[in-house]
Amino acid sequence: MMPALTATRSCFLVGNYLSLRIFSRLQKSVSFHTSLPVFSKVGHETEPLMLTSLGLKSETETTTGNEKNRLQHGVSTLEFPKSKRKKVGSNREKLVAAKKSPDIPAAPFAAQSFSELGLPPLLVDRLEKEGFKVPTDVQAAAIPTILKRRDVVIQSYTGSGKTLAYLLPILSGIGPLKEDSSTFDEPKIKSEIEAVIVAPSRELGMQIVREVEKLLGPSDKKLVQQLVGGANRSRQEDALKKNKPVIVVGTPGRIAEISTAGKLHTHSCRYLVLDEVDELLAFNFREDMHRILEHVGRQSGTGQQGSNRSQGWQPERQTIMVSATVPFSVIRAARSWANDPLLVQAKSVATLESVSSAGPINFPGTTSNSSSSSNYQKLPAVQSLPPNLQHYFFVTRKQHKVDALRRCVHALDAKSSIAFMNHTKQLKDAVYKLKARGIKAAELHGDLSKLARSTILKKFKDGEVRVLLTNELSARGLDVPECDLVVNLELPTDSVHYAHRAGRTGRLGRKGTVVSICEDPEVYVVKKLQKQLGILIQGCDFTEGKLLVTEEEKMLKSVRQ
Ligand SMILES: Nc1ncnc2c1ncn2[C@@H]1O[C@H](COP(=O)(O)OP(=O)(O)OP(=O)(O)O)[C@@H](O)[C@H]1O
Repeated sequence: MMPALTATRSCFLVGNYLSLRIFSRLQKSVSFHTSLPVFSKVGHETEPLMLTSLGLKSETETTTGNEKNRLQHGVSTLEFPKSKRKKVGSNREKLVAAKKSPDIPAAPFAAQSFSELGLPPLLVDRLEKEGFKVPTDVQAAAIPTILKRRDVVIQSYTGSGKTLAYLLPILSGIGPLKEDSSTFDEPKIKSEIEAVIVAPSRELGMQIVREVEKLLGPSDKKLVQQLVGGANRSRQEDALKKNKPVIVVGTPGRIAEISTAGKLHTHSCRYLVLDEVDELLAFNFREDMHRILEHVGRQSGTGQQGSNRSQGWQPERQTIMVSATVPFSVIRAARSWANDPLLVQAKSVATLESVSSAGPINFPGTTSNSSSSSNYQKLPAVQSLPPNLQHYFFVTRKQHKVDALRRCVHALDAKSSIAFMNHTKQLKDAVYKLKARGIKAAELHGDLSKLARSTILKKFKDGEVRVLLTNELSARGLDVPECDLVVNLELPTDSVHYAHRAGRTGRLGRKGTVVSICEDPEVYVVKKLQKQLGILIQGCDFTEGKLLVTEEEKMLKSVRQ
């Protein structure tokens, strides 16, 4: 049973701006070609708004927060703050008691009930049956806002419940659970899709489908159709024809492909969700996303530019953009694709304009031109990482990394671990070595078939696989609540990738540990990540089956010997 922690009831002054939805403004806002630069090469234009630049707590403040977390982990305050480290002798090494606790110490639950948020009784009943009794903070903020038919950018840390934050208001408006479900036959006759949900990976797409199916129940689960790549396309097209779903969830390529073939009718679609929107802005999705944005929620479907734009765009389409990380490119995309969008976070709802009033913005690493960014001002503090994570790094030689992973899993007595690597070949070798040492390990990466991927994922979720070795494929969205350890066996490329990888553990307020296993010359990268993310990443060692916080100098000395 989930303990519902009571949080301060937030009051959101979200006016009804529907009357302000001026059609001409919409035409301007959706003019795709003027906004093409939002698609960017990975790691180039999509570089993040660095969290520190978004007003994240200073190092001192963060340390205070970590202090609290550490106490929960039984770690002495002697180890902090950083400035005091040198004064402490070798006896300062403290045992990290990685107690396994079934409780959820920092569950981000809001004070409201789901019914208070304006959801229809049928849907609230269904939620109760599925064990969802209290909304999380981000759900409490997002649901009423979306119900007011506002376009939104939802930003909240990984594992805070963003999926239901957008699914619930959508299911309030369409399908058998909606407010006035007696009119539900309508879409079946029209054979029109009413909601399109786009996700960057098959796994995430399928996970969202399962979430919708769960809410719809067994008799109506065919009202959601997955359109992910790697699966049989003609079977998906047949299912669209036969089942007449109201919601489709898929990857950009497959949705665009079936839409181009004229087998997907989305012109009067009411909702377009872009989950992991910053990833969807990557250059490789550009063409497919272009097609989706041009067609979903568009009345006239001739696909011509220019004249159609003036008559074809539906002001009713709601655009919902979601991610734990919101780089500048997402803000720009939201301004182009959505209609007067609001930024929804765990305890706040604000217009993008009002967000722009606190001082000049600084976006380190972005290549946005100065004219567009000069209008921007500082966003409020943004947290992408769950609050209850402990971050460590361990230095070793390359050839000892897999063994360090094994020792780490044992030291923390981790039941369910995800280890990230950047290259598939090394990943396979690592699985082989772990299995040889008696650890139930499996690999998950893009070279595997869709069936193999879902089989492995199922085994991992069922606890049959203890260590899942994977690459960036699994960094986003993957929800395995039991995952108690994330290991970077190879370091992520930047702080955004670190945040999404780390976010596979510590979900919905649970405790979690993140360990980066690196080589001596990579320690500066860890330091950089620590600074950019505003977190503390402590050096550690695995001795006598325990994780010990250790002095960095000592650790480096032992590696260099
Ligand atoms: N109100 C709730 N009560 C109980 N559990 C919930 C509630 N809302 C969501 N959950 C559960 O919390 C977990 C995390 O939710 P979800 O995957 O939506 O997080 P997220 O914010 O989208 O994370 P990510 O950024 O990693 O995609 C899921 O297992 C989900 O079923």
